[in-house]
Amino acid sequence: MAEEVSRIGARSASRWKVRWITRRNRILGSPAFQKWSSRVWPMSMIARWKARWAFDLVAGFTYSQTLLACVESDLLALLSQGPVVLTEIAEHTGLSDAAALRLVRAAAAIELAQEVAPNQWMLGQQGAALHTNEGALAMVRHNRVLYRDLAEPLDLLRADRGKPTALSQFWHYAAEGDGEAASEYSQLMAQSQAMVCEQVLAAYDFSQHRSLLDVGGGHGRFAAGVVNAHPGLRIGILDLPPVLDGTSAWLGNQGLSERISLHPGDFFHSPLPSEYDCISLVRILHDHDDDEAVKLLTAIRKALPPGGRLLIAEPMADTRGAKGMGDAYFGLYLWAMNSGRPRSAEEIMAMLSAAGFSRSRQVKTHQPLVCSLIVSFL
Ligand SMILES: CC(C)=CCC/C(C)=C/CC/C(C)=C/C=C/C(C)=C/C=C/C=C(C)/C=C/C=C(C)/C=C/C=C(C)/C=C/CC(C)(C)O
Ligand SMILES: C[S@@+](CC[C@H](N)C(=O)[O-])C[C@H]1O[C@@H](n2cnc3c(N)ncnc32)[C@H](O)[C@@H]1O
Repeated sequence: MAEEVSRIGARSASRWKVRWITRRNRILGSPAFQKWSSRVWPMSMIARWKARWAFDLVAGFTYSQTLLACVESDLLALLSQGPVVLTEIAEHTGLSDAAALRLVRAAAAIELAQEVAPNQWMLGQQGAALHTNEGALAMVRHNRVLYRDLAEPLDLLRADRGKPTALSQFWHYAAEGDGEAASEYSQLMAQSQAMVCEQVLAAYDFSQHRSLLDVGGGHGRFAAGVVNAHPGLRIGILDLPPVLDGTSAWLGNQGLSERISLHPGDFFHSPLPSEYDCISLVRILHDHDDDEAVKLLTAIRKALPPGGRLLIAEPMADTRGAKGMGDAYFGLYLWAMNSGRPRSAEEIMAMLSAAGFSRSRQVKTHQPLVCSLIVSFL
């Protein structure tokens, strides 16, 4: 952590900027200005939008928990068969009629459900998009571990980093080699991998390579996605031995054992295989503090042959249109996990340069909220 803080450079903001922001904030905080602007068009439109956003910040947890209740009770699946009536909802969710009505109305208010006629319920627009997204649904369930730690956010931030948290225990058991825990977390990662893989495949042409090593490749969903799209590519996965036990079983079920090689190992303590001309790090770098991250990038640079490339795919901080995803969601998630931080593309590219890569560039993805992509050259 110390290295993260020591990397922050200090530069004075210009005096006009500080003066302007001070004045702006004084105006925005003034009850008289808020009252005036809410009555005068077009300020009233901005005022309503800002007020709604402020309310969402205050109430966000109730929205998340409404979603969790819809997912856990299988309400979204029921609504997808709709229209359904309240008694069906109550029966399906195991709730009383009154509780089921409270839940479905809450869901309708945040577009998870929709009342299409009196007492006729279907999926709403957000419900429709989420209901088919297995990865997002897995994360909705998993977030309860994070929310346990965030129930007292200042306690979490004040505690020494390294003190066990619900989330750090979840990851720790897996990393320590407990096969069952490794399997639980690898499955969570596997469930949410499809949306990441789709983004990377759409953004990057793997056919320019002969081989790909997916470092920290977990249960192999990314490797399988790439090999299915590019059958000529020779593919390997490197991960911890207990994780690769699950990978081997899954690849066997998919008939992919012959096409994907497994390299059991610890990427911090054993040299990486050097027979691949492309290496990928998918949702790996942000898990590690700065010194470790540079160490891993350096090890990869050494393993790549001349002309080799490194791909880094993960959600990044400072993403336009999705800033909350970076420093708010993943910032606190990785704090609770006791390791790593979300980094902006610029910060990652600076690290790549420190690790000896000659140049890097960001490649656009369709949904940067799911992942951004950096390609780095030796
Ligand atoms: C037809 C009509 C009415 C209008 C058309 C308007 C229109 C164009 C609508 C768009 C419809 C559309 C295509 C919607 C698409 C929606 C999508 C793609 C939604 C995707 C949502 C994705 C979500 C919510 C993803 C959430 C992911 C999370 C929370 C991931 C968490 C990951 C974690 C915690 C990873 C941990 C790993 C670690 C430890 C950090 O390494
Ligand atoms: C967040 S998961 C990402 C998995 C996969 N790339 C994905 O996106 O679904 C991190 C992966 O890195 C692996 N990992 C963590 N530390 C490792 C280490 N020291 N050596 C090798 N693999 C490691 C974990 O076992 C896990 O599979």
